Amino acid sequence: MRGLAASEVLRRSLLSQVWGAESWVAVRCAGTYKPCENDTVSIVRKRGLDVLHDPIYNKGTAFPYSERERLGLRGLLPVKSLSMRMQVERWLDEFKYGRDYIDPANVKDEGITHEDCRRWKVLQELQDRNEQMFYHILLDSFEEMAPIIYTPTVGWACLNYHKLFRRPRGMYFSKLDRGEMAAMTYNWPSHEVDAIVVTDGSRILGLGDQGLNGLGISIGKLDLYVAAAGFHPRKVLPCVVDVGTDNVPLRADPLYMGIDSPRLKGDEYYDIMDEFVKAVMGRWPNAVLQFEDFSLQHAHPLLGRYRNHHLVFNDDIQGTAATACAGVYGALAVQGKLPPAIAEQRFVIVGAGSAGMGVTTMLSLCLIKHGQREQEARSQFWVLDAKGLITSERTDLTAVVQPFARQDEESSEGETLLEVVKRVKPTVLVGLSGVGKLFTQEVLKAMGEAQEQPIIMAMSNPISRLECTHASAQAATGGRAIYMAGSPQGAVEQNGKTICCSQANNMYIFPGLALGAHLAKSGVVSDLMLTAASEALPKLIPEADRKLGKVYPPLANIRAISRRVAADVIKTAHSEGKLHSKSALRELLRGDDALLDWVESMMYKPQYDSLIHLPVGIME
Ligand SMILES: NC(=O)C1=CN([C@@H]2O[C@H](COP(=O)(O)OP(=O)(O)OC[C@H]3O[C@@H](n4cnc5c(N)ncnc54)[C@H](O)[C@@H]3O)[C@@H](O)[C@H]2O)C=CC1
Ligand SMILES: CC(=O)C(=O)O
Ligand SMILES: [Mg+2]
Repeated sequence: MRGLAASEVLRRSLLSQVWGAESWVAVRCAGTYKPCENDTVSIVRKRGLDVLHDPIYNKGTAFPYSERERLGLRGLLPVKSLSMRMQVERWLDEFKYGRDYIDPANVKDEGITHEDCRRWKVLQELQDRNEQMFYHILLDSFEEMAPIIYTPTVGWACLNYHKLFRRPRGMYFSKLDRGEMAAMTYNWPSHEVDAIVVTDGSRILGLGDQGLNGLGISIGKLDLYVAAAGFHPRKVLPCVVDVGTDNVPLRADPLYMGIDSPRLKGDEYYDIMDEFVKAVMGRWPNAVLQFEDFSLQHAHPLLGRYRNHHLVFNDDIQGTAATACAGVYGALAVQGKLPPAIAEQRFVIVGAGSAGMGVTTMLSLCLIKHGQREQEARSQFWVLDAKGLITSERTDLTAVVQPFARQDEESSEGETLLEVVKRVKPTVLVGLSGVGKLFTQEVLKAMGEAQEQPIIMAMSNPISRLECTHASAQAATGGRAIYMAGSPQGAVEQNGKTICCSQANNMYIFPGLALGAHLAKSGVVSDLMLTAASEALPKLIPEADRKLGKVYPPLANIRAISRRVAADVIKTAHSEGKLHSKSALRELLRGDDALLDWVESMMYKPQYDSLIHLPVGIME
């Protein structure tokens, strides 16, 4: 490449990525060549993903429906069929302008830079080309890579999925597939799927309704399943169920590839979700199914619908709850306190949604476990939503929120966060509102005045939605806060001292939890399994890290963390009579080390195996 300008190198690399696709021909002959569709026939002896991965035959999103049916492509592409003209325009946008669709005014806030986007594209290209190498790099440099494939950069990837789209990944189900979903699962080439992450795109991180674009979060989560917990990349399946979107500007974008209609509601919505769950669990009965980023309206009802008889969990409700409890125990340890001290804490929870109420409910169970009575435990929580403090004056509370509505005389309906913090003097402040900068300097100062070491958990994602940054929390509290954030934040220098922080993200829990439940063949994911996952984390924090104020174990050890979580989940399954794997039982009976070794041995390791060609007709 010597002698070529950087822009020319980029152009050539982009051209090579679409080499063979018809859009390449159109670009090369711009102005003279009019791609003429459907007047010639090509014989193709491939089907499904093999067609999509063959640059001679691949048309990306341009396959018409009839062809999708003929070639077994249904479910392997977003529902909307784009013209080649649209594809070319999308591609030229990057070719000519190198666009990454970052709003320059927002770059600093969002914490995502042009460099992050470039890195995301480089990693994406590698994942499409060589998964062993992709996961090898991810695992080797987990702390560096996770913010690119996961939050915060994955938020940007979802916002722009329709513009960044190059190659499909995972399965796309839609309301147009009613009655066909079970058959469609057979278009997926793998008979073995161990983990599925599904979203309907209705609440992607704190970024709201992103429709079909939400598939990006299923992909990011499963990248972590593989890197963090050793699921095999061939046996994970990202899914989106496209039931429309209420994001009107997104629908109006000609490049948007999802269904152009408002979201389905009511029975029609649940019928489609039922069909989806039945289809994927029917085809892959050993898979664990994770619900991701469903809006408040559907998150709890869906979990309740399936959790007692399917191997499912909701990451935002349950994974986040286990993560937050572990964070509180970790913070108490930093304060030099033992776990029972949790029973003395006062919690202000900002955000009464899926995540906020999941956290509130599980924390209250921790208090009960450490000696509080149910009513007493509940009285140690003050929960706020967009309308302020929630009290029993409200008449529209769901069964999940109702037990935590304040009934005491001191509390008044709709009190602001600042008023509540000043009055209650909480020891722990948790943000799961999806609203950035909600913890103002005044709120943080009040926390610092009330507590020697206030525990501040700004757990919303991505970075623009953090309730406060690490720097602002330390500035307002004179560097005394024990701070955690949903998306990564750096250390802060104050008065010549380096103050560390931790990332309170459910990635500490969901990979190991899913692995444990899958290996145990437990059939369901129980509350006790979540408790076990949560309690596993604080024990893994090295003493030196604790002294630095860290409340979670180092992310660089993510495989060891997931292994411990998985082993403890398996043990809990055993104690609950839900351990249905004979191998897991055998190892468990041999002791903890044997169980840990066995879990490790079941984890995929990214490496180059010797490949053997097996001619068709010869059995494995
Ligand atoms: N760190 C982590 O591991 C996780 C973080 N999250 C983040 O938590 C946030 C919320 O997620 P969900 O609970 O699923 O959303 P949700 O939509 O179910 O709930 C949001 C809640 O915040 C409340 N809210 C909105 N504006 C508010 C305001 N100004 N003041 C107080 N409350 C306000 C709403 O009334 C609602 O109760 C998102 O940003 C998400 O990315 C979610 C799951 C895991
Ligand atoms: C981390 C996560 O699951 C969320 O922000 O929704
Ligand atoms: Mg989520």
